[in-house]
Amino acid sequence: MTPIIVAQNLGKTYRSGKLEVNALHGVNFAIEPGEFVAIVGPSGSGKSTLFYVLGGLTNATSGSVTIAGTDFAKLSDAERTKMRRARIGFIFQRFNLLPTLSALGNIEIAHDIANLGAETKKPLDHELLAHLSEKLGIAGRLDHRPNELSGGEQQRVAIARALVTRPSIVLADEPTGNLDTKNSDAVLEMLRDASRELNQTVLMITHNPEAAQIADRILTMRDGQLVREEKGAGRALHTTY
Ligand SMILES: Nc1ncnc2c1ncn2[C@@H]1O[C@H](COP(=O)(O)OP(=O)(O)OP(=O)(O)O)[C@@H](O)[C@H]1O
Repeated sequence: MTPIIVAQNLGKTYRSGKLEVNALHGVNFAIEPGEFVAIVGPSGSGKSTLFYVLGGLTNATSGSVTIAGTDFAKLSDAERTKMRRARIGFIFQRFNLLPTLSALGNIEIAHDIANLGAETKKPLDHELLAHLSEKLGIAGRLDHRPNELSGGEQQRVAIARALVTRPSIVLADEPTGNLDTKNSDAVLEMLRDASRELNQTVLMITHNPEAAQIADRILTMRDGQLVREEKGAGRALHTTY
């Protein structure tokens, strides 16, 4: 199978004045379509930086990212934006919901933006939205604005927003960070179903080793490098939360 995401000798250095931080260096991996991969590692090990580089939200300093056979570096900014909109669903640590729109409005606008990058325009899949909202426990909250929702509810709206466009790649940064066990389970199951049933490729960053076990494969980062690769259990283990 041709991998959908390939990182080759990936490096990212942040520079501010004379200070340099090598947030990523020499990172190599390939992810198959439909695979669910968890990335774990201590704070500051480069997980979020990897998320931003893989999503084309920031440029690598060295090496390459190839998404569905296309090297990011060979695309113009406009082409990269188009590819990101059409292919990638983001779940950010800080939700990034628009404050003036309701939860539903936030979901609808994400769908409209994804359509801007798509070859063929698709209507919003109301059936999928109803299913996601029900499973995430936000069905009754869709007409609320973000400031009327709890942090956990905002997180779940952001997850519905990312999944409703059925992106071929889902990048999730700490998607269960603000959730209790019940809601965390629902989110993990949903990501697993996205990968198993809909063949979406899921890359999830998490601090939680038990949550990471839901994945097919777990990559561990330390000091900007991948230091370990292991198989996940395919289910979350909830022994410590
Ligand atoms: N915009 C930035 N400018 C300068 N240094 C940065 C920037 N963003 C991250 N860093 C540094 O790069 C390194 C990797 O940070 P990153 O946020 O990728 O780690 P992380 O593993 O996601 O951490 P956490 O688990 O705490 O979110 C850290 O040393 C961090 O201080």
